[in-house]
Amino acid sequence: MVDVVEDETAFYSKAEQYWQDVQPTVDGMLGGYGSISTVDINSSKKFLQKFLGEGKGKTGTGCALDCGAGIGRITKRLLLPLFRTVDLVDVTQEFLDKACSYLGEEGKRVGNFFCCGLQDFEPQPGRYDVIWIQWVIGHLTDEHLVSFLQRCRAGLSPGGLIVVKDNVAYEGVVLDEVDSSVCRELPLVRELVLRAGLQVIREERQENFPEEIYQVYTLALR
Ligand SMILES: C[S@@+](CC[C@H](N)C(=O)[O-])C[C@H]1O[C@@H](n2cnc3c(N)ncnc32)[C@H](O)[C@@H]1O
Repeated sequence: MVDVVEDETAFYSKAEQYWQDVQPTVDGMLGGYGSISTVDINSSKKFLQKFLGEGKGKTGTGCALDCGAGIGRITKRLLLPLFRTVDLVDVTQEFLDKACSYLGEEGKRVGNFFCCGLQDFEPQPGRYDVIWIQWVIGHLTDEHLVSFLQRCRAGLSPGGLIVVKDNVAYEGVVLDEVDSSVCRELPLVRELVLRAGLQVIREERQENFPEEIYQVYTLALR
């Protein structure tokens, strides 16, 4: 990764610029693959429900955080139906503005809209049952990803869970010059998770996505 991102400041500012020019729609969030949203959400729901409930080792349903939330695609169809309150964080203000109307009536249960880069964001300690991080880790450098995951760990309530769902490279680290992101191989993602003091407690490969896109993995961390 060190070799791939040469200028950290430019890496972040180019990404911000890229997202400012993207339409605030589901298709925009998914790079033109809006049609995979339902398959994605349904698999995520199955994955997450394995952990939710009451009792020892179970994850509560009080408050969730959607990281790199965009217009709230995941908040609307996955998190608001399962959690009492959801907070959103994203670096693009226009997407968060759109979320207010996109989420509709249920959006009244959003606690906070935070406009902030994840590299600078500090989740409130102990607040969250679930911290969902999807299709955004590639916008963070290795060091920032590790420190962000550490802050997320501190943001969990007892029994809380972090979920990372993202593209995975077949080998090494692949730079995308267009949106200024990286795609990491799975062993590297696991290594960064461990460096953050977290463990992978479940890992699944997403099925039924188009063949031409990256493989996508969902990792539950504690
Ligand atoms: C591919 S979209 C995914 C949106 C959402 N997670 C979803 O799956 O529908 C990436 C999102 O990450 C946001 N983003 C990019 N860089 C970021 C950063 N450094 N910190 C926080 N959000 C960022 C973009 O504004 C955009 O909303």
